[in-house]
Amino acid sequence: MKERNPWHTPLTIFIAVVVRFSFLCLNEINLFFVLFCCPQYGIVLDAGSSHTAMYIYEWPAEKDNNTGRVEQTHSCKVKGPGISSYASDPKKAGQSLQVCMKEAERFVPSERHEETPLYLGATAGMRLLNIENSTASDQVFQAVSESLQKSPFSFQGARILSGQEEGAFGWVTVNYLDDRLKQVCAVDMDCSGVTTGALDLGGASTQISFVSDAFDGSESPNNSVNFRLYGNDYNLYTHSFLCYGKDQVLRMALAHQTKSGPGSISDPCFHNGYSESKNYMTLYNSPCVSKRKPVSSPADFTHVGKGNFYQCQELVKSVFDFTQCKYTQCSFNGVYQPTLQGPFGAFSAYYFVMNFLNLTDTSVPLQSVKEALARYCSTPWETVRTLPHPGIKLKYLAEYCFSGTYILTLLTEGYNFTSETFSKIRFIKQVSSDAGWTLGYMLNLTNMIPAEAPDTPLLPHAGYVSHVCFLFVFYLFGSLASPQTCLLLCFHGNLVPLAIIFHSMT
Ligand SMILES: Nc1ccn([C@@H]2O[C@H](COP(=O)(O)OP(=O)(O)O)[C@@H](O)[C@H]2O)c(=O)n1
Ligand SMILES: [Ca+2]
Repeated sequence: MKERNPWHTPLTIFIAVVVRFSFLCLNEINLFFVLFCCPQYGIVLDAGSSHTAMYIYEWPAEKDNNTGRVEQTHSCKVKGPGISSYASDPKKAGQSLQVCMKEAERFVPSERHEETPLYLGATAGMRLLNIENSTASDQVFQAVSESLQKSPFSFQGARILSGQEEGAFGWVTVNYLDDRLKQVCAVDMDCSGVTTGALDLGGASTQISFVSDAFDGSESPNNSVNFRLYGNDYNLYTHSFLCYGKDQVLRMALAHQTKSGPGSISDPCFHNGYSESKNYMTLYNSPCVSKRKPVSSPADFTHVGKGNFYQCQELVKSVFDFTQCKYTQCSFNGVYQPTLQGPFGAFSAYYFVMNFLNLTDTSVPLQSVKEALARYCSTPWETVRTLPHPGIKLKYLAEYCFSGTYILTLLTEGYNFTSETFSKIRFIKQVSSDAGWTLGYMLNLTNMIPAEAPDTPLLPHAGYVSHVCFLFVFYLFGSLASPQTCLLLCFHGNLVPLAIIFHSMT
């Protein structure tokens, strides 16, 4: 006679079914929470030389975040100038951030405030202030830190980013947004060719960062940053040129024209008919030009425009030093630069200026771009001034001819882009999130990009939805067949799709 299995009692079967069902329920709930519930947040303040901007990022609760991307959900432009402009009244720098911080309190759910990290990174404006007057720079940081500590978020500190960090995090952002980092490469295969270079133009500094086969860091270790992201090694070339942001270069170009201390200059980079009185003290009040201040000059000079792109290009070239290079090849000012490689994303002022000038289409030949800019520069100031340009201040309107000329000169003469490689540049503002260093900075500080590639990604949202639909149809047909089948399916039917989920999670 067949012996009876002692475990097959009604009680043990009941307990087994309850335990199994509980596990399945927990798993479903966990999956639901990971995918839909309780997103996490991070806030980064970009304290640039011209202004401060706040960015709020959001991502699914799962720490490794293999289910989805970090997305920018809100941004806020701080009213007033950059924090470095408050050197004589640091408290105001802190106060200026308050409106955006209040906005952040509304955009991040209150139950998440305490655990939301808040970072402030300052760039070239504060780098310059720190060179000029480190006490004032410390006081500004003190004031902004005190102000941010008052917010309900988890304030993680305010600091100056090095130029290298600014360049490298800009590169991480661009490649994260382009989905270039997650590509799984075969062993020994070089995946570096598939990344996008980053070109960032600020008001006080400019950064160039890219991966090149010709660069291993040995020739110029200061320009080398190594990353291991998602299992791939990257040896990044990056350089930040302090004083080569467009606002400081404008000062340098003006300083070049006013070195003898004249009462008036005729500037090819400004439109014909433009005429403004400017102050010598204000112009030379920056470490980028202060040493060149003329010994004797009147208090003011008249800045007159003559609108000539080609002469402007010659003038802009004078801010670069091409005479020295101790390496095999250089960009300018004796800075090593390997051969350009890959597509490039150009953002911040590159985008704002080229977008204003309607010159973001790089499939247009470089020569035609120059001709279009030459036509714009020769447009009389009266015409430019009276055309409708909603929201653009006259001061900025007057500078686009100069800024466009600087951008083309920097790219072609400075970085050696040719008519062919120019077409590989994309002028970008946003790819779901704004292009800039802030996203890369936060991804790094929150350890959001793992060094090693995750085995298999969790079920994405679409996967979860199809899983739920599958179960629904499964139960519906089961119920139609018979109540017994329904019961059976309720306990056992979802083992099939759950097995698939388990498989994808482990
Ligand atoms: N809508 C806008 C916003 C900024 N900008 C310019 O973009 C640059 C941004 O520089 P930034 O404040 O980030 O300065 P850095 O600290 O990065 O050098 C400034 O020159 C602004 O004038 C612009 O041209 N149009
Ligand atoms: Ca910037």
